[in-house]
Amino acid sequence: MSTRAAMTQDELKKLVGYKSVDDHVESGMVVGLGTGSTAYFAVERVGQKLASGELKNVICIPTSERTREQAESLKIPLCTLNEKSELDVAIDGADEVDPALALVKGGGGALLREKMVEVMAKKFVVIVDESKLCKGLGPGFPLPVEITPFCHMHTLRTIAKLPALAGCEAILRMGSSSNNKIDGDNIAVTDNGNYIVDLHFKSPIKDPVAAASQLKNCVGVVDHGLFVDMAYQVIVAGSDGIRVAGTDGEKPWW
Ligand SMILES: O=C(CO)[C@H](O)[C@H](O)COP(=O)(O)O
Repeated sequence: MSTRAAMTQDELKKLVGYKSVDDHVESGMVVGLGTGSTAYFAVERVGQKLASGELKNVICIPTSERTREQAESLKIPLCTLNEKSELDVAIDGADEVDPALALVKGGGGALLREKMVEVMAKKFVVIVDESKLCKGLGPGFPLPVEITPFCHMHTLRTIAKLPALAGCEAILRMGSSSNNKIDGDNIAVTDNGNYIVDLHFKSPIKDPVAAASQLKNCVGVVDHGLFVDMAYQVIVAGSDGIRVAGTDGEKPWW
């Protein structure tokens, strides 16, 4: 019989957040800092290690205004992709992870900056608790799509008709359902001044690569929350402890 008390979801998030930094961040690195309640702990750990002197000369690129504020409060040196385009590592959470390590991201509305930063990292390390693991992307968490405010309802309808997204229900994100800012009509507004459409699926997206490509080709879409072929490693915390999938880790087991 296990004597270990069950950990809360926050404790699991802290475990993977801290491990990602302990395993992957070294002095002198350029580091992408993700957004969300799991990435929060990775940012906290970077701040702790810089303050104690265990890490030196680390410069970080935040993926949202929220993360920038947290990092600044911890005195973490920051820059943008304008100053440094090559990152040693980026660390972020995810909303869903499938066995091919494809992700749904953007629950917090930061998907555009996350993708811009994370695609430039030599290693993109994903940190999740086991509730995020899924057999197929889609039904467990709505897929966010960032769109321009101009004629947003037209873009929403166009997205809902894309063949690779057949059967989805497209819902414009309102202010109360995210951490984003809110405009006069109560619509959620991203850090980039755009809107978000959340795509709700009853069954898994059959071909995430086709879905990603069709979304990207849709005029009015800025970017989407499908992160395919980007994760180097996924660090998972669950009732059995921490397991690592991907490069330098196990084959995905879920
Ligand atoms: O993509 C994201 C924000 O845009 C987050 O990484 C994702 O929503 C997971 O967040 P959390 O760790 O709070 O569950």
